[in-house]
Amino acid sequence: MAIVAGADFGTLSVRVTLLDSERGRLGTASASYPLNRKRDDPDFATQSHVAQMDALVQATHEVLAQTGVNGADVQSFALDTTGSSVVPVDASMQPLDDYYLWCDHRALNEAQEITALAHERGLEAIEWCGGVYSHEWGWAKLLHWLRHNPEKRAQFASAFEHCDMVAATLSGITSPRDAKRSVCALGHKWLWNPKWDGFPPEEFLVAVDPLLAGVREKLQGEVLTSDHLAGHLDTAWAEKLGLKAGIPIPVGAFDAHWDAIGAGCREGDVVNVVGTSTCIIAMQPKTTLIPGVCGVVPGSVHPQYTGVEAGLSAVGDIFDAIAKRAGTDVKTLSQGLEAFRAGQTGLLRLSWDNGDRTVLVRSDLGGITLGWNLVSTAQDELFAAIEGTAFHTRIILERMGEHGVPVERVINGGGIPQHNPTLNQIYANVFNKPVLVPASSTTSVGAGIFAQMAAGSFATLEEAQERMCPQYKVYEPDPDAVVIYQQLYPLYRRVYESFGDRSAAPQSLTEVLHDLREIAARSRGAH
Ligand SMILES: Nc1ncnc2c1ncn2[C@@H]1O[C@H](COP(=O)(O)OP(=O)(O)O)[C@@H](O)[C@H]1O
Ligand SMILES: O=C(CO)[C@@H](O)[C@@H](O)COP(=O)(O)O
Repeated sequence: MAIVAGADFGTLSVRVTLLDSERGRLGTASASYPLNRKRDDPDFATQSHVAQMDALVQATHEVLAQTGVNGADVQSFALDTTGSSVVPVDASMQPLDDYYLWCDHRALNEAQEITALAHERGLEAIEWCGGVYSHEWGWAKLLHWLRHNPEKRAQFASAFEHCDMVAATLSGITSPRDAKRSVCALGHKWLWNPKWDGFPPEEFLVAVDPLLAGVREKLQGEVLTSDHLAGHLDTAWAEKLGLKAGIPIPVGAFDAHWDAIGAGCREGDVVNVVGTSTCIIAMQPKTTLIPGVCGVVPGSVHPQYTGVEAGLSAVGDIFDAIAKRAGTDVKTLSQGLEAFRAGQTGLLRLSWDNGDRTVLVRSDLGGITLGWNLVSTAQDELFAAIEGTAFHTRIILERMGEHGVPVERVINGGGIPQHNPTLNQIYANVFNKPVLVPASSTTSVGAGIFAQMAAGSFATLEEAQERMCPQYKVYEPDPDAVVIYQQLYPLYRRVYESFGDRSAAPQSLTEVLHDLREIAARSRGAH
């Protein structure tokens, strides 16, 4: 029997769960940290390393107190985080700035430059991330930072994804070269693949911008899947956390990837990890590349499979914004939604409020709501937004299916499906497929499973999932709603393509949202 700890750093809080190899989840505690946003720059989103680590300490103490577990009995600690959330560091691993959080979108120009040059030079890596390098990812963010912080460049020694920085910090690592790096993080967000010797070649990076000269070298280190260790808990951190020094810390990964494992993801499953954003995660036995789908990475979700990641850049964030504008919160505004009928609002809501992550990969798009009338309410908009995220998810699932990813079971993982049954039912109706939802919370269970593997409690990940993951509640499609959604989906697709897809609709509305955004930015004097 082993008790382990798993931590999941989300956008606004960290959740720490204790898991027993026999009894499963013992308890979870969370602590929040501020997300720095700027009203005059919607692309800005940063977070402090110190605030995150303080929250980790607080949540760990709280879960120990709540469960009555003695910290000395915890046998390993595994941690996942958002990504690409990037921090530049100096030679002793001290942050030179706050994290550029995953939802920081300032690096659009940098991403476009990388994409254009990658196609011009035939860089194979670009095909592995769906053909477009995203403004949400590491190289773009780091280049943006280097361009905008000339006074700190001399101290710049390396940069880290959040999951690698946390593991290195807790392991007491003080030199960037000694820190282990995650295949999941680097593979999905940094064009890293052993097939072409890791990162893109130096000549390519320098051609993007001479500021990247030597950076490839500064990012070197051992890159590993999460069945390897990043280190062991350092004495000082063990004291702060109330845990035993020396316990193993496996190499970390992105939240959604481990959430998928915690939701029971197997070959043939697609897991929608629905939270602040949605990450759509699958595993392939063999590797096939998928246009517009932002990542195919051997070893990323499950060390023995190829992980696939796609997603929506905003989901819960959109629900939040709708509720806030109406002077309430999502929970309150959701009350009564279960009585709404499919399509009854007459609204078609495109979930581009934070751009499109998949399949268009355009951060310059904005949310659209069509069909307003004089009696439309905020609750109507919320219902239509949930339908909109379901339609967008269907576009992505179809794209994955067309390119060899089996979509045999659809699982709704992440935080929102646990609180919003209406969303699960709408997803089942829009997909015309049963949707499986874990019957109890899977918060940081994925991290707990990797911690159990590091503690040696199970021979295989599947065995650990069998023991640790909850059963499912199944949402069956409702035939009447399916009929309505089969009519609405083609409308959604038409609007999606007309406003978003430059290749499918060159003469249409694809630049309207881009121009709107440019004019607004000029008017605010931003950028
Ligand atoms: N009942 C609800 N219905 C829909 N969305 C909700 C509900 N409760 C919370 N949310 C949204 O869930 C999001 C947080 O999701 P969660 O999975 O808990 O965290 P994270 O995405 O940071 O890992 C927030 O955007 C919040 O507005
Ligand atoms: O993009 C990824 C992972 O690749 C996520 O970390 C990011 O969408 C944030 O996830 P959450 O919505 O906070 O769960």
